[in-house]
Order: sequence, then C-alpha cells, then structure tokens
Amino acid sequence: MVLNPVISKLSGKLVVLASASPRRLEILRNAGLRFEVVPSWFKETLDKRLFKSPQEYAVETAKQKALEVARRMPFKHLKTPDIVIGADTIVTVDGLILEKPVDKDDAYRMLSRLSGKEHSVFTGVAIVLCHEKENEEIDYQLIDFYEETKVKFADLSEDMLWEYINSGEPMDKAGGYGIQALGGMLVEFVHGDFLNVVGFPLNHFCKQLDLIYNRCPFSSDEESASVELHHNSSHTTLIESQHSSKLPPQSTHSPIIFTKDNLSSSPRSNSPPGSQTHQKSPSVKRKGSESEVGESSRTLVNSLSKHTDKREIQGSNHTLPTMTSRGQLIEFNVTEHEDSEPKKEDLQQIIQLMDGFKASKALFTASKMGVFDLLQRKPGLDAAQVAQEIKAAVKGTEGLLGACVSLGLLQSKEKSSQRPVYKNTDLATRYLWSDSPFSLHGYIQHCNETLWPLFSHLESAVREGTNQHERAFGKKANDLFQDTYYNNQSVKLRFMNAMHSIAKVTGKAVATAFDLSSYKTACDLGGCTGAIAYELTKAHPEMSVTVFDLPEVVEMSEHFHPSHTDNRVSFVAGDFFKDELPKADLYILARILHDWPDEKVHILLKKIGDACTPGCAVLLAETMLDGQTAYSALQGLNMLAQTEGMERTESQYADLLSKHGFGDTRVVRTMNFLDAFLAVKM
Ligand SMILES: C[S@@+](CC[C@H](N)C(=O)[O-])C[C@H]1O[C@@H](n2cnc3c(N)ncnc32)[C@H](O)[C@@H]1O
Repeated sequence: MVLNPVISKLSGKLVVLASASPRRLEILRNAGLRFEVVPSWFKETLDKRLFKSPQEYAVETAKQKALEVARRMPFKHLKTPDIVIGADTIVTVDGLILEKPVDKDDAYRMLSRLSGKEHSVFTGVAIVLCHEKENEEIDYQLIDFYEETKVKFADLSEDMLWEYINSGEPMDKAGGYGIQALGGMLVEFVHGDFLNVVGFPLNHFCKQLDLIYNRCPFSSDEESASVELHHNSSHTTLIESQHSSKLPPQSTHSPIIFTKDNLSSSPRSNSPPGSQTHQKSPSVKRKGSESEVGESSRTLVNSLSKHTDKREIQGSNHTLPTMTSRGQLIEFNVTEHEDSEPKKEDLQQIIQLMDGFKASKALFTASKMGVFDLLQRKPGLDAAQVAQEIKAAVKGTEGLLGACVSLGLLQSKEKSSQRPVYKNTDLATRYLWSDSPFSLHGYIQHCNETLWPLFSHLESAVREGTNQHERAFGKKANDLFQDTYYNNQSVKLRFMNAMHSIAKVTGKAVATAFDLSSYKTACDLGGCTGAIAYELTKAHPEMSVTVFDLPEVVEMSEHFHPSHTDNRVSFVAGDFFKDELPKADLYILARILHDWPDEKVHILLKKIGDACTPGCAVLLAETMLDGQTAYSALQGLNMLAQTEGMERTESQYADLLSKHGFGDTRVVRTMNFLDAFLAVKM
C-alpha cells in the first residue's frame, strides 16, 4: 500500500535506486516506493581534499553514482528510467571523513575515534530526472541535497569495541557502525533524522519530491536552458543531453521516426508539469511499478487498480469488463493502435526475450567445456589455441568465444594482422571459473544438466501443474531428493555443488540480515554442505550450528569444508520429516520450504514449533515472490518444473508460520539470490 501521498507521485514511473545498500532499499520500500535497483558502477574514489566541506563530497559522490546509472541504462538495459536516486552516507569527526572500514583494524580506528564524542552523519542525495526527447536525446535534470544528523557515542571500552567489531556488523557501514542494529547500543543520543544515520533521509527526500511534483514550476522542455533552482540545501540543474541510440548500428537501417502524434502519455508519465512532450510511446513496456502494464503495438491492457489513471492514447478506446474467478468485476481498457510500423524498442525487447535461451546455453556450454577455467589459467589465447585445449572444432570455438564476448563474459583483443586473443572479463573472473571464492560454476552446471531438460517440458508443467522429472529423466520423483538427486553419486555431487555455490554467494547476506546475537545454538535443517552454517559462525562468534541433512548428504559434507575448519559447525544425519530435530534456539530453513507443498511444510513447521520455546526463532532464506521481479517469477516456474513445492510471498510464509506459534516476522531483501525472513516463537 502506498501510504505517502508524495511517494505516490512516483507510482507508474520507472524509478531506479542506484545503490545496493539493503538499508536504503528497506527505508524506501517501507515508504511504499516501487523501484528497481541498479547498483552504480561509479568507484567512490573522489579526492576528498578537493571539497570545501564533507557534505559537498557526499553530494558529489551521490551525484556521480546516480548519473552513471542514468547514463548506462539506456544502453545496457535498453530502457530509460524516469528517475534515478543516488545516495552517499559519510561520518565526519575531528575534520575527518570516515567511510566504510576496509578491515577490522580500520573499524577499530574509526570506532575508537568516535568513542565518547559527538559526530556528524551526512547523507548526500541526488535525484536525476531523465526526459527522453523526440530525437532520442535524453535530458538529465539533477536535484541534489544533503541532510546532517548529529550522533553522540558513549565511552566504549576495549572489550565492547572488539565485541562489536567481531560481530561483523561494522564492515559494510559508513563510520563502522549500524545504528539500526547492534550499533544502536553504542549511541547515547541522536539529534536529527534517525533514518539519515541508517542511510537515507526519507523526510528530506519526500520534501524534495513535493517540490518537484507539486510545486516546482521548472520545465524540462527541449528549449530549456540550464535551470538552477535552490530549495534549502538542494540544488537543481539541467545537466546535459545524451544521445541514446538503443539499437546497435547495424540495426538502424530502417529508422522509425517518432513524431509528436505517435507519442502519447504512458501510465508512467506522471511527470513534472511541462515535461509531457518527453514521454515515450506507449508501446514501451516497463517493469517495476504497481501500474505496470504489458503493452503491445496493437493493444494496451491495463488492469484497473488504485493507480489506474485515465490515459489519452491514440486510436479508439473501449472498456472490456471481465469477471475474475472470484466473481469480481475488473475492467480492462483496450486500445486499438493504428501503428503502421513495428516499434524498434518493442522489437529489441522481444528479440532479447527470444534469444534468452541462446545466451543461457552459450554460458552453460562455455562453462561446461572449461573455457573460463582455461582462460583464467592462460589468458591471451586465440580461438585455435582454445579449441585445441578444450578439444573442439576451431569454427565452433570461434562462434562460442564470440558469443561470450558479446555477452560480456570474455574480452577480446585484436593483435595487428593476427587472430583476436581472449581473456575473462572481471565478471567471469569473479563468478564463472570453478575455483573462485564466489564461483557459480556448480549452479551453472545444475542449470545445464537438470533445469534445462526440465524447462524443455515447461508446457506440460503448466498444463499439469506438476514437476517434470519423469518426462525429462524417465523417472518419477516421489521424493525429489532421494529419488532423483541422491541415487547417483555424480548427480548428487553436482546438486551439492550447485547448492554450495549459491549458498556461498548469498550466505553472508542471510547470516547478517538480522541481529542474531541472542541465539547461541542454531540448527540448519537441510543445511547441505554447511556453507550457510560457516557464514553464520563467521558472523556470530558465539554461535554454534548443527547442520542436519539426509545421511547421503552428510557423508559427502567433508568435501566442502572450508580450509580452516570451524569446530562450532557439526553435522547430524537424519530425516527432518521423521526424526527428532537437534535442540537449538534458532532454526534455519534455507531453500527448504519452497521444495514442499503446504501439507509437508506444516509437518516440518510443527516439529520445529514443538521443539521451540518462546523467544526461539526460525530464519528462512527464500526468494520472496512479493513485488515480482523477473527473477522471482521465473524462480516460481523453476519450482513448478522441478519440485512439489513453490515460491511463496512474505505473507504466505507468515501465515504458514503463524499456525505453529511464530510471529513478529521481519523480512530483509538482501538483493542477493535469497531474501531473509525471521519469525519468533511467541
Ligand atoms: C534445496 S536444498 C537447500 C540446501 C541448503 N539449505 C542451501 O540453501 O544451500 C534442500 C536440502 O534439503 C535436504 N533435505 C531434503 N529432504 C530432507 C529431509 N527429509 N531431511 C533432511 N534434509 C532434507 C536436501 O538434502 C538438501 O540439502
């Protein structure tokens, strides 16, 4: 529900947050804002000495972050946002700017400097309004401001300092503390906006929106010269125009000309007065808002929701009443377009979707054939050399390498009069070769060998509403794990590798999503290789974790132990539907409930509920379906084709848990593969 009338001004717009900070995300989500997250690639390396004040530095960093995303999206994402929000939070004390600590010693230096003193927290915020013009140029209009909050720390003893540092909390936070969690205990008083210290000055932001959308008379017409307005500590500037040709050069041979007549206001066109002429054609489909519509060049279908606004769209309009299965009457506005030509944005989007499977398969194949591993060991090989090493045809290898370059997985360099040579991009170095700490190689193999065959029977899965193991692999899966994954050693290892790779990438985000310091014993049910358990003990020095999984899994777990084994992690073999559960005050269920239908979920939750005393908790790590992103929706299809279970929404999980005495639920969107959900036994 949108609570804030100012925030609601943004409904129907493509709003982008140029920050991956889970705290900013939560503040804005809680305020009812619908947005996409596109973390900025801007490196925070501005020379602080060049700024007259710390706040100028924070504002400039916020500006650069937002502008980088605003400029990148039309090219890389093939869509132009309406608004990009950038923010940067810094802490200043004794004339020094403190950002995020680089290691524990750095955190110690920062926190001991703050001990017993008052300091300032500044968040610089930049709002970039993007106006697409008819000639495909984009105007960027910038509003920036900052907010200052004063915070006084108590005197911190050495013990307190180190205990806090060892909790792991300081590491990704400006000034080395998080006021919203454990760090709150260090604070004596706060003067000013508390959320500003958390990472985003919501109140000031809403005031700015109010100025922009309700009061500010600035226009973004093409003819506007540079506009400079000052509101409090804010600042508005028409920055630049950028030409955005979204099709690659070879595709532009039949130009499609947009005229004022074939442009009309879209549901996302709730723009500042005067900017209507910059709106896109309604044929551009966008995601991420409640009033999201799927629009094609022929019809535009808009379910009437609270955000439905009357639209003037070229062509004949009529309303089509339809009954839902629950007997509610919904009206669809159907608009006939008289387009004579296909729109290039439509085509680009459709081509991307149609080609998605080719891109996936190119990635899977290169990964399976060891291309990324090879180029990690031997960068700079040409196609013939790669072909020889991976035992493949030169012609085929050239095609595969070229595809990987186009997908941003490899870089190629032409040596004069020689064949191009190849190396991994940073992305491939981080995630695609098998020995990198965050390698997704295991999961990619699972996608190729298991999910790909299952998805080739998606139509049957949709018609029947069941998983497709029998069609894809000739074997019915009564119990997904025992019947499919664990009756063959190499399939079992591949599955465990797949789970391990995602758990390693997402484990820290899950382990640190909530303050778990009061839980000393945890049990990770279906904890597989222990990857999440190790992250939990790393983040919580006083916690010990029992990984409980089927005997077939536990017998293989030692293959996945980290080099420095941690005796606070132990493994117990058993069946969580039948056997007694190990005693613990925190139960972890990471990607467990989504494997099962409600009946089985209740069996498991009842056992957990019975084992828990009041104050104990359940920590879920799942992909929540709320606010459906393409990732969560496709993950829903994945569960349909693969399991008896399903992905669920936050409230579905809360309902399931409430039947077993769990409440006080909290959710953190980690922006990683899995979201975190905590519920406490009442
Ligand atoms: C989808 S995997 C998730 C693994 C791990 N929690 C993670 O997120 O990486 C499901 C896990 O549940 C385990 N499992 C399935 N049925 C089980 C049962 N009846 N008892 C105990 N563990 C089970 C599987 O062996 C597997 O490790």
